[in-house]
Amino acid sequence: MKRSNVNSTVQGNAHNIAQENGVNDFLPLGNLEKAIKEIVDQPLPLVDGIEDQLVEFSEAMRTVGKVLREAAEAKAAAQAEATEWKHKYELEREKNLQLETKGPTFAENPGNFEQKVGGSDSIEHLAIEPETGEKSQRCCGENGICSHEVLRDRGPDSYPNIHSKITRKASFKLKWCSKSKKDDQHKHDIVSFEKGNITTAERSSKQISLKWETPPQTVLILTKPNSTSVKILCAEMVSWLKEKRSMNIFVEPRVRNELLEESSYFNFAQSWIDDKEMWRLHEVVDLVVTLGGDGTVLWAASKFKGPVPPIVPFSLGSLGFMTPFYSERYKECLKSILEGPISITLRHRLQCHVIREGSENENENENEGPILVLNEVTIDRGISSFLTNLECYSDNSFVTTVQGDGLILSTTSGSTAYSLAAGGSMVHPQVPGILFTPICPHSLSFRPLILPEHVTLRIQVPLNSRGHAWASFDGKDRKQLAPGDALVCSMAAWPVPTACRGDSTSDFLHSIHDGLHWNLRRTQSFDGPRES
Ligand SMILES: NC(=O)c1ccc[n+]([C@@H]2O[C@H](COP(=O)([O-])OP(=O)(O)OC[C@H]3O[C@@H](n4cnc5c(N)ncnc54)[C@H](O)[C@@H]3O)[C@@H](O)[C@H]2O)c1
Ligand SMILES: Nc1ncnc2c1ncn2[C@@H]1O[C@H](COP(=O)(O)OP(=O)(O)OP(=O)(O)O)[C@@H](O)[C@H]1O
Repeated sequence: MKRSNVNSTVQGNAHNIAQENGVNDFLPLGNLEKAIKEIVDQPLPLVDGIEDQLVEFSEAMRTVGKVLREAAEAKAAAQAEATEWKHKYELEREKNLQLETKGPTFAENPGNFEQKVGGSDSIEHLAIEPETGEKSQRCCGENGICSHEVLRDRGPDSYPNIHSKITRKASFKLKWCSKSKKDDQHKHDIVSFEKGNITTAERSSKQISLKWETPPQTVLILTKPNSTSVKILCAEMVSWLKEKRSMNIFVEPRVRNELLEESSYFNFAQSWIDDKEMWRLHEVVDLVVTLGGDGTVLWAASKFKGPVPPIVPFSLGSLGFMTPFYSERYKECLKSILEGPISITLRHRLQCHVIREGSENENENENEGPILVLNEVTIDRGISSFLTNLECYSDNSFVTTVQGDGLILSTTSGSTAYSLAAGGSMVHPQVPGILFTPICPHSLSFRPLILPEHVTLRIQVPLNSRGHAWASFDGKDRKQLAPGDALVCSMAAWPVPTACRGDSTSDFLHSIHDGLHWNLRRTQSFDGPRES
C-alpha cells in the first residue's frame, strides 16, 4: 500500500471513530484507542523507506487518541461535579422545605437540631464565666502566646445585643515549632555578643502552631457577595456546623437575610445590627471562615480593628493566593481545624494614619485613622494627570522623593499583590518587613526597597506639590491627600492569623507555583551540545 493510501485510510478511520466517540456524547473512548491500535497494528505490504514514517505516524495517532480521551474525561468530570452540586443543592432545598413545614414537631423530636439547642450544649445554658484570678495569670508558661492574654473574655454586659446568649470564647495556645527538635521553642537569643565577638547564636524557628485548649464554639462565616456557588456552600456549611458540630454561627446581615429567604430554618444564624457591635465580634468569635477569593480574606481582616481570630480561608475565587482550603472538602477541613492543632501563618498588618496639614500635635481630631491593611497602602496620583511628588521619611531619616505615579507600602503578605505588579520582590509572609515599591517612577535608578519592621514611615505631600495625592487601603477607601498632608505608616500590633493547609512555607510555594506560575519554563531537552 502506498504511504498516501495508508495515511488516508488511517485518517478516514480515525475520523469516523472520533465522530462515533465524539467528546460531546461521552461514548467510551477506549474504542477509539482500540481502533487506532488495530489500524496501526495491521500488517501492511512493506514499501521501501516507509517503515520509519509509519512508526512516526502511529505514534502521532496514539497521541491524538490520548488527547481526545483526556479531553472527554475532563469534560465528564466537570459535568459530574456540576450534577453533584445541583443534586446537593436540591437535597438541601428539599430538606429545608421539610424543616419549614414540620415546624414545632421538629422541636419535639429527640436528637434533632432543636433538641441539641435545648440540651447540655445549649447556648442558653452556656453562661460567660467571670474571670478568675487563676485565669488572669499567665498560663502558657514562658514560651508561646495564650489567647487569654490577647483576646480577653468579657462579661455579658459588654455586648448586650448580639452576644447575650453566647458562650465564652475558646482559649488556645500558640507555639513556635521547629522541624529539627521536637521540644524546640522560639529562639530569642538570635545574636550573641560574647567576648566582644558577635555571632549568630540561634535562628528563630517561626512555624506557628495553634492548639485549642477549650473547643471552639462560635464561628463567623464571611462570604463573597453575588455568587451562587458561594451562597449554596454557605447554606450547606451553616447547617453542617450547626447540626453536626453544635456551633454558634454568625453571618453578615446580608447573608442572614439570604439564608432566611431560603428557609426560616436558618433563624439560628446570628448577625449584628450596627458597626459598633461588629467591631466587638472578636470578643465572641473563635474562628472566622471565609468563602471567596483573596478579596474576601482582606474583607474579613478589615472587620477586625484589634485582635483577629484565626481565619480559615476557603477558595472560591480565581487566584486564591491566600485561600489554601478546597471548598469541596470543607467538612474534612473544618473537622481537623476544630480539633487542632493548626499550622498558622501570622500575617503582619500595617497601621496607617492620615495627618492633615497643620493638625499634627495641635488638634488630634483632624487626624484620621488608624486604618489597618493586610496587603498595602497605596499613595498615587488618582485621576490627576500630574506627576505625584511624595517626600518619604523613615523615622526621622530622609528616604527619597517619589516622582512618578505613586508609591506602595506593602506588607510581606501583600508582596505578591499590587507591589509585585509594580516590580517589587515576592517575600514570604512571615518575614517581618515593609516593602517600599514605587509605581512607574520617572527615574532610571529607583529600585524597590524592603525596610525592617520597626520603622515608621511618613509620606508627605509637599506644600508646593502641583496636585493632590490619593491614599487607598487594600485597594479600597480612597482618601485625598492635599499638599501638606501626610500618611504615617508602621507595623500594627495585631497580625492576622490564617490557617495553613500544609505549613506556612509549603502553602506560600504552592501559591506562587499554582497561582502565579512562577518561573514556569519548558525543561531543556536532553539532546544537544554537552560540556566535554
Ligand atoms: N496592578 C495590580 O496588580 C493591582 C491593582 C490594583 C489592586 N491590586 C491588588 O488588589 C488588592 C485588592 O484585592 P481584591 O480581591 O479586593 O480586588 P480585585 O478583585 O481587584 O482583585 C485583585 C487581584 O489581586 C489578587 N490578590 C489580592 N491580594 C493578594 C495577595 N496578597 N497575593 C496575591 N494576589 C493577591 C486577587 O486574588 C485578585 O486576583 C489590593 O490590595 C491590591 O494589592 C492589584
Ligand atoms: N463579605 C463581603 N462583603 C462585601 N464585599 C466583599 C465581601 N467579600 C469580598 N468582598 C469584595 O468582593 C470583591 C471580590 O472578592 P474576592 O476577591 O474574594 O473574589 P474574586 O474576585 O472572585 O476572587 P479572585 O480575586 O481570586 O478572582 C473584593 O473587592 C472584596 O473586597
